[in-house]
Amino acid sequence: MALEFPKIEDLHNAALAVNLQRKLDGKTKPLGALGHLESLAHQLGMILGSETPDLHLPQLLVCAADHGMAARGVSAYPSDVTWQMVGNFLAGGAAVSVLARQHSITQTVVDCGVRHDFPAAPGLLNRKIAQGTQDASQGPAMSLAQCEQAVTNGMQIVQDMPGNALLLGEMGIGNTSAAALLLARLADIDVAECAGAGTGLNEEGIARKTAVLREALAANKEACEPLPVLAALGGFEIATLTGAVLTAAHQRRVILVDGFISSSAVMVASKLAPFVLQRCIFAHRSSEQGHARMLREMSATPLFDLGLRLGEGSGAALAWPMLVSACAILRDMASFESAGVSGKSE
Ligand SMILES: Cc1cc2ncn([C@H]3O[C@H](COP(=O)(O)O)[C@@H](O)[C@H]3O)c2cc1C
Ligand SMILES: O=C(O)c1cccnc1
Repeated sequence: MALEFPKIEDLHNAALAVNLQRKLDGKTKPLGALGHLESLAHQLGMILGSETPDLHLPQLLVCAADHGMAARGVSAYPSDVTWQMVGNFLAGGAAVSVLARQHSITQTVVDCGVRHDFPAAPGLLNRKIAQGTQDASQGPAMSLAQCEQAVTNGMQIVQDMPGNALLLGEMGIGNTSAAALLLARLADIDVAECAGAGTGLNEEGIARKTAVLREALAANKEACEPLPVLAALGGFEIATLTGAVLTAAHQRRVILVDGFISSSAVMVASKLAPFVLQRCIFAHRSSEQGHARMLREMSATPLFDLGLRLGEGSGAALAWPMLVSACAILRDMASFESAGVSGKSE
């Protein structure tokens, strides 16, 4: 049976848009003086359908999986790092775990297809489909059925999650290759513009990676539609995130996107349902070559650029307090009228 996607409506609401802007303009500050924080507050109000938006119980999904193509030397690190880092997330020692804890964000790690089996643990969901994908340079990374299962898993995980905000994170050695392939095929860009250093390849390594990616595109020539492309060139963690994004958008959650890889899941979801992008806030521009191009493909402006190139959801967790602040400004800041402050004289 074909996969059914949740309905994602246009958030368009002219009255709310006008009221939010009027409210922001009436706050005790020179017009527009809070810069991008004002557009962020406006977007949060539109997503949550409120002039007094309030974020609660933020949920970070760290979707993890391995990539068959990693055996071709497309990463500077070995595949074993994927399962070892899952252990690190669960122990609370990874960068994103530290940041999530600092901001009271609930971290859930999802084993979507890691080449290692984990004992049951708090904060770990087992949604393993296989012990990693097949090598995409030889043919499809996943079957369409496996890909649909991964998307369905992501939809189901988000369905009953508490809170009204989803932060996207991932772990999977080789997954900057998968994200680059998705960008190359879905945006029709030369893969040399999409492939970057990932975990730290040098120039020679990037050239080798690019050559392998060209093989993957040639081995999967027939995949053009978003879901078959995701199956052929993506990964279990990216497919699970794609499903998570679709359900989060359907439920009007705020979706806080991290770097190159989590953006690739959003890109796939937006090709399936364009209004997804209305609910997405892009935390940052990763220094991974290809992310700027991917953001452009989605007409997305990120909140900041700190030269991050980690993934895991680290940039999303860093951006979280800015979203909380934007809501607080809209809710709690005095207006010229309420505070008795004089407005602009000319
Ligand atoms: C120790 C370590 C921790 C990480 N945390 C995230 N990534 C990041 O690096 C990987 C993608 O880069 P590539 O495509 O070059 O393999 C992903 O796992 C991503 O989450 C890590 C990578 C390493 C080595
Ligand atoms: O931007 C990212 O998500 C990223 C970049 C490099 C390595 N891992 C992740």
